[in-house]
Amino acid sequence: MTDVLDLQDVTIRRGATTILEALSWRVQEGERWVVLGRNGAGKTTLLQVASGRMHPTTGSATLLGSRLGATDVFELRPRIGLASAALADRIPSGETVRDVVLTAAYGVTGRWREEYEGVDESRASDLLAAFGVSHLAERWFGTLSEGERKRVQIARSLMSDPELLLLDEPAAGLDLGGREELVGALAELARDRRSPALVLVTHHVEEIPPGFTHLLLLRAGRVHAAGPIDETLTAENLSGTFDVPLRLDKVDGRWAAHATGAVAG
Ligand SMILES: Nc1ncnc2c1ncn2[C@@H]1O[C@H](COP(=O)(O)OP(=O)(O)OP(=O)(O)O)[C@@H](O)[C@H]1O
Repeated sequence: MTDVLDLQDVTIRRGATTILEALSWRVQEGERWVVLGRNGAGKTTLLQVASGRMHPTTGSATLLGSRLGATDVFELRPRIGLASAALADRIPSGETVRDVVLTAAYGVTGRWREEYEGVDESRASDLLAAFGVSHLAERWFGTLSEGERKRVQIARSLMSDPELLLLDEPAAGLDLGGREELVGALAELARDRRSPALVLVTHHVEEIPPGFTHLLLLRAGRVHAAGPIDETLTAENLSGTFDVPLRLDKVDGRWAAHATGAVAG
């Protein structure tokens, strides 16, 4: 299998702060990774490196076979999908949902002079349908609910047919029904062999969709544990990552965690 992402000894420093430290991580074609870690552990920073938006201070980052620093990131970026709250904030609220997805074919927001081809139009329609938001195609992005926005963002991040898709907390801010719909859509994406390699950053094991294969636990900018999810997602590893004694359960392919010291009632 081919490496989609290969980080070797990556350290990111900003002033006196070390955000990521000697981090090594490989993602291969077909893998579906979950990244978990406390607030401030470095998850978003890791996605910045993995998407070619941040260069390591030291160490090497090879994305889709091209080493950062020795490649044109503007050619690389369209091959890596990224959906994050920060990117969503840049989408003009007066843009139609169809155009939000369509413009991703050119890595821009705001429809302006681009000539779209029929093939792009039909791909955008297919993606809107796949994420259950076809009926919103002509609505302004700014008028959508949080759950609808998240699904449109993921559709957008798939528009350029990326080889790697990075999702930064896609379920944040969703109610229970919205979260479950999103988890279902991501489980379907994970199952589809045509899907790109996936990396999902989340805060909650309850949000891990069935079909995700690997787990990276990040603690204070370092890898606490990484590997196949069934071996790596243990109560001990999770407790060590979050510094809380946790009990972990798995029911019907889904995980749940709670503190062992919690008192009911
Ligand atoms: N430019 C910077 N200068 C100094 N510190 C920074 C800078 N950017 C990020 N940090 C710090 O690095 C740490 C990791 O940030 P990051 O956003 O990657 O964490 P995270 O795991 O995504 O957190 P959260 O779960 O809260 O979203 C945080 O403590 C943050 O304050």
